[in-house]
Amino acid sequence: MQLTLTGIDKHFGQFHAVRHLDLSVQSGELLALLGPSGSGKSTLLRLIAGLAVPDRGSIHFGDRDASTLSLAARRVGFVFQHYALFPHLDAFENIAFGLRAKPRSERPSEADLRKRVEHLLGLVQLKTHAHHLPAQLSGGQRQRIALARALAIEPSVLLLDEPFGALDARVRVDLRRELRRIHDDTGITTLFVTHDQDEAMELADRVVIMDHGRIEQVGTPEALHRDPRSRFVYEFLGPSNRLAGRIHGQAFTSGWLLQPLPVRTANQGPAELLFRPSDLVPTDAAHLEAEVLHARALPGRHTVQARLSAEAGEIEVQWPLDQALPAIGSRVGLALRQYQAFPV
Ligand SMILES: Nc1ncnc2c1ncn2[C@@H]1O[C@H](COP(=O)(O)OP(=O)(O)OP(=O)(O)O)[C@@H](O)[C@H]1O
Repeated sequence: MQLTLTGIDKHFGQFHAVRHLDLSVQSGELLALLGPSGSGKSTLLRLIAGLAVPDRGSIHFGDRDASTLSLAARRVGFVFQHYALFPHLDAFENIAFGLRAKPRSERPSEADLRKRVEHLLGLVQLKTHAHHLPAQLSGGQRQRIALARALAIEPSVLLLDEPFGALDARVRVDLRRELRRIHDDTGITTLFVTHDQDEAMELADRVVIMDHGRIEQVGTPEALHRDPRSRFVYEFLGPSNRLAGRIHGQAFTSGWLLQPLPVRTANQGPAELLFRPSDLVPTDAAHLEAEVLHARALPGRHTVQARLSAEAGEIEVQWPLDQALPAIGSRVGLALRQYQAFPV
């Protein structure tokens, strides 16, 4: 099912929660909505589900205008952060619920229903837990049952609102891989809300980055990393360092630093140079020199905090694992491998 949102606006009183938003989701795509708290992600899902109505604009399911479709006709599967399972029903009956609630003419026979629920229990790898009540399941298992329940009605679109938000980090990672596998098996058009960039980048075909009710950028994880269009996107996608300066001609300058800009820019004047801790390499042929403030060896990662100069402030460096950490107070030379300048 292809989804097309055109010119969507949504206010809550004076508050403009979704602003002139256009978005097209391809059939079978897994799309992540990524953004800080309050950026409008959940509101967007609720508008698609029909749980809220836009002030302006249209939502199309395929070529059908959603405003003409009842909630049931939209056939949307929804999974929320807090597993809304029925506490008095076991896992099997929770999954079966949506099928039993269908009008008589569409309701499957008991034998078909059992077959379908068994299949879904297998899909979420909980066949052995069919007769456990929600209270007898872990948080991760409950979310898998919630996912199976949403899939039971054979939704045209699957909407997931921070489905793993309440789970611990290990379970989150396992479940996101499982969700990707299930998505690849079922091919259902899926929108997934998260404020965790790793989750979005690992899971999604494309990521929609939102801020203040607007889309800042849409792209594949690879394209967003390669070409973030704004400081907001750059900084939202991972740890970053900033250096204040100016764009002058085709270079960024700050004090004695002059970095050529690889992409031609018409923007001249005050700017910031952004670069990631992993974009710095210790070297004698240095672009930058910094004083080491802290150095820590973490599992699989060495980080160094350093000060460029009093005005430029502190930066973080991802130190190569095969090199000894520098001494606190020592001066190190750093080359910048990649960076991007944004006008301010
Ligand atoms: N029913 C409502 N009434 C009033 N304001 C609302 C309502 N629903 C959402 N808002 C406001 O709209 C803004 C966007 O909310 P939304 O839940 O869509 O954000 P979000 O990006 O999903 O955030 P989070 O990651 O915290 O869930 C917030 O400022 C929120 O307070």
